[in-house]
This record gives sequence, C-alpha cells and structure tokens, in this order.
Amino acid sequence: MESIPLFDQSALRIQDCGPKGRGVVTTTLIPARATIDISPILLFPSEEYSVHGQYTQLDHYTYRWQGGMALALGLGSMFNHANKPNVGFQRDFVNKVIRYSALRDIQAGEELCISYGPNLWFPDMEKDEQDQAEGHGADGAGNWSGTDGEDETGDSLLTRLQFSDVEDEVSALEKP
Ligand SMILES: C[S@@+](CC[C@H](N)C(=O)[O-])C[C@H]1O[C@@H](n2cnc3c(N)ncnc32)[C@H](O)[C@@H]1O
Repeated sequence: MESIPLFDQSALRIQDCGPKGRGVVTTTLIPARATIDISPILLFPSEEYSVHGQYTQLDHYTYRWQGGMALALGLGSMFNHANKPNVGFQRDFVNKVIRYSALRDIQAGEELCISYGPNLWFPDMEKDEQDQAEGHGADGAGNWSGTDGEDETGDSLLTRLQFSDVEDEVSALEKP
C-alpha cells in the first residue's frame, strides 16, 4: 500500500444542513480539481453485510466495494447527495481509500455534495430546495416540472470530470 498524505481540513465545517442532517460546508474557496479528502475505508465482507450491516444505520453510509460494502472513515461519510454534485470521488480498491476532489470552483459557504446515483433511498431535499429556488415544483400527482438544467453544465470542466472520473462511480452508494 502507498503512503497516503492527509489534508488540512481546517477550512471545512460539519454543520446542520436542515432536513438532510449533517453536511460538509467550506469556509473558503476550493479551486476546481483540488483534492478535498482521502478517506480510508472499513470493508464489510458481502456475507457479513448481508446478514448484519444492511439492517443497520450503516446502510445509509456504505459504498459498493470489491468483495462487500465499505464505510468511508471521516469526511467521506458526511457528504450529502446532490443531483449536480460539486465533489467527485474515485474508489481506490488497492489502497482501500476513496479520493474526493472538487468538480468546479466551490465558493465559501457552499455545501460540498457528491452524487449517490439515481436511485435514492430517501426523499431528496436538495432537489426540493433547488426546484423551489428555480420556481419549479411538483403537481398534485407528484410529477416534477422543469428541465434538469442540462445547459447549465456548459462548464466544460464539470462535464469532463463527470464523464471521466465520476460516471462509473455514480452508483457506488446504491444498495445491492
Ligand atoms: C452518507 S449520509 C450523509 C450524512 C448525514 N446527513 C448525517 O447527518 O449523518 C446519507 C444520509 O444523509 C441524508 N441525505 C443525504 N443527502 C440528502 C438529500 N439530498 N436529501 C435528503 N437527505 C439526504 C439521508 O438520510 C441519507 O441516508
């Protein structure tokens, strides 16, 4: 295993993010591509997880991993979900870590969010907040109006990183 550097996280805060629970917020600008965290993981082998882990709180936090499910130790377990994440991640199976980096410049005061993938196991409060801010909303049948803002991803950096680094990770938090 490589020797893994640790990062100065003194500009980050764990704070109450309303209905999402706790989340990670930055107090300073984080430039695009900057590494935010490298979280070591704790691996739960598939058999153990299917008998125990999946019936516990762990199931809200674990990532799919080779041979089982993994809990990110540290910040990696604190990122909330966003459909338009500002943080991407890559699982490093050899070194048993997950590397998190900024997909774009992240301004002071912004919450740092990853994408958990399309199949969430909870009502997405971030989507509700974003739709309200954009003037969209659910009709009585629960159908949402408005586009998902494809054209807002005109930022080529975001697009490039999402496809190269994030696309294959996007389902990592989905449950088997
Ligand atoms: C990996 S944990 C994130 C940290 C968590 N907020 C906490 O306080 O421990 C995942 C859980 O956070 C909540 N969560 C994350 N993103 C959310 C979102 N966009 N809307 C609502 N709840 C969210 C859900 O309860 C989910 O099961």
